[in-house]
Amino acid sequence: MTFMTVDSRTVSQAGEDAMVAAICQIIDPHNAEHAGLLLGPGDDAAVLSCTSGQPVLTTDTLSADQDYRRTWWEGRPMEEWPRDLGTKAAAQNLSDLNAMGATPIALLVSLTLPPEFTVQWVQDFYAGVVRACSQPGAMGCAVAGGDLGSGADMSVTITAVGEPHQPGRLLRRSGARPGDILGVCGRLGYAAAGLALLEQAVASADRGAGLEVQGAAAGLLAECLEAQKRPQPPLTAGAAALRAGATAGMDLSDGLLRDAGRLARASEVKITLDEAALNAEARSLEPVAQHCEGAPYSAASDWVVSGGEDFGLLATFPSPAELPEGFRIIGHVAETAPGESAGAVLPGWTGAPGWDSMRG
Ligand SMILES: Nc1ncnc2c1ncn2[C@@H]1O[C@H](COP(=O)(O)OP(=O)(O)OP(=O)(O)O)[C@@H](O)[C@H]1O
Ligand SMILES: Cc1ncc(C[n+]2csc(CCOP(=O)(O)O)c2C)c(N)n1
Ligand SMILES: [Mg+2]
Repeated sequence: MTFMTVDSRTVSQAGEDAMVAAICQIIDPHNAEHAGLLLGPGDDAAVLSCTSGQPVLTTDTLSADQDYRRTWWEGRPMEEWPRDLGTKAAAQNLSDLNAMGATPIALLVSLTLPPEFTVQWVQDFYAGVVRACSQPGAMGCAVAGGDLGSGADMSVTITAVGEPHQPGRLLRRSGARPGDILGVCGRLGYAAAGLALLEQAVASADRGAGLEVQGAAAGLLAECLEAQKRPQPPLTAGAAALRAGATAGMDLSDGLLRDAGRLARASEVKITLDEAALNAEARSLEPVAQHCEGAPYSAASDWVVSGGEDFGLLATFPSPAELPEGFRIIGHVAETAPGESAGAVLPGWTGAPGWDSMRG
């Protein structure tokens, strides 16, 4: 057994070449199992074997105070913050490939780091990336390379490359047809509930102390915190949806109502979300809402309908259809009435539709 020693040099003391070597210590053992990675870190670019000839590409960034706050990990073991960030940065990209019906092959990781960050921080971050690539649905995903830079604020950008599970068949936003049913796989509202808990803890005088909950709600609160800090998208759901004949799909990053509206507009249809189904989902989060001081009684519904970052899979299926395991019905698709615009509605809903990355 080998023991890794803690490397407390700062990244500026270590320098770029030593940093790449430190990163490779973490990712090489993981990459060794990936035959699709013909050439990994060390050259000017990586080389992948892409047998379908149809690479699928996506990219996403995490920024401080937009996507997370350093203070959320105050009082936690030191490695948790970088490890969780690595997992979240990778997961949000893997989720987009899943939503296309693609299997991930490789990630490129670009890090801008303040000079005082330690080598250990970076290694823990990559351990988090590797953790996300060790989940069912992502096990074929290597870490092919990236870029390192220094800057006043930390920022993480990951680019993911995948291949369609079935060459020529992708899960697009544009294929939903009138008469289809709308299904979802993965939790709804948990990440937003976690965000509310974390933001409440930041605002309170005793920071994280309010999160040390005992009793019946403890497990649920812990799940919500995890959903926000280190999400685990259902990465086998895209392939399952395609196998079941899904007509359209996308992942849920900006809130159910906003994202369903995008799918509806791309498909030129009307999607009606099922109030009773979503109320039932909201009820399961009420113990968390009760834990959020000053939260309006409707907070749990807000999380379910418009909370983002759940990274579940939304998909439409011809009716009647047997939904794949893990999916449940939350709405239906219809033609737009004459003069009506395509979009998604939730009858009676007057709250926000979701998150806008340009407005917050
Ligand atoms: N800066 C950009 N230049 C070109 N295309 C972009 C740019 N930003 C977004 N797009 C494209 O717009 C589409 C929607 O982007 P968006 O980031 O909302 O998708 P997403 O990755 O599913 O969302 P999220 O970032 O919430 O995960 C994608 O096809 C994306 O490639
Ligand atoms: C500090 C802090 N404030 C707010 C949020 C919520 N949030 C950030 S990005 C996003 C949607 C996806 O974004 P994008 O489309 O840019 O990928 C949501 C709901 C957070 N996680 N942390
Ligand atoms: Mg997406």
